[in-house]
Amino acid sequence: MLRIQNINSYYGLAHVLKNVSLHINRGETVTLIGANGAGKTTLLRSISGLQAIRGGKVFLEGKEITQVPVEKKVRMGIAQVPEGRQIFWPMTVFENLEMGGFLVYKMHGRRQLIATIEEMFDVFPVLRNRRKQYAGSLSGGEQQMLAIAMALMLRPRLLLLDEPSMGLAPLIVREIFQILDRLKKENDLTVLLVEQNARVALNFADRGYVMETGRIILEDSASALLANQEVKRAYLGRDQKEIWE
Ligand SMILES: Nc1ncnc2c1ncn2[C@@H]1O[C@H](COP(=O)(O)OP(=O)(O)OP(=O)(O)O)[C@@H](O)[C@H]1O
Repeated sequence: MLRIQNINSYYGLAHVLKNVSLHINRGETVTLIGANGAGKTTLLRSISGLQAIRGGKVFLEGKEITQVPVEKKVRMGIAQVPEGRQIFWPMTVFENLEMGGFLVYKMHGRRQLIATIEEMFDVFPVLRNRRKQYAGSLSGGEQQMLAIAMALMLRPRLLLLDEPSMGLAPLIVREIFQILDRLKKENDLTVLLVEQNARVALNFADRGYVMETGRIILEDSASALLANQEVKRAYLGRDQKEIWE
């Protein structure tokens, strides 16, 4: 579904992505793991169009999208849930979902927008209960659910998820991944997941890539990466254990 060939990206003179190549098959969940600063977020942003690519190509279902602008990529079915739950704090849950569904409104009108928001409330019932509450007053887990729901308003085919577990308690992380798992199965969703918590990510994903200082250094099935001694040593610390065991 998605193929990236030798892409490079820079912040000023800093060369942050170095000839990165990867692919994601339709319906697959692929994770990118790696230390802080490895370039994982930059890679997601390069795919969604928020970060400029210099050199290399990106294809979505065989069609080159390397320089396609963000809004068009969104229309093509790519949605990103940004790191740090970038929701609108001074707006209510409902208003945030309206913002997330701006394109739904533009293309299909208000009725469809409301119907889609109701669907999101079915997926995340806690958001229905909090629909009139300001987003800034939600718990961390609820904010993450809202951020995911905003991206899902666009009915993406490819969901780019950046650090959904960040700062959340293990039980909440588990709940969010259970919901994502159900969504994936019900909606034929393809997912590219960036996670610091490699254990969570590899338990959720089918395949994974390991990034180090802007390069992909390893690629394998999630189960093989979980069993890989190097990966265990570098990324599967004891502190990540309790969520899944
Ligand atoms: N806006 C920016 N301007 C300059 N340098 C940046 C910017 N954003 C990220 N970088 C640098 O680019 C490199 C890759 O950052 P990136 O955020 O992609 O890594 P990451 O693997 O996602 O790490 P993290 O888990 O900390 O987000 C790092 O060295 C980072 O300091």
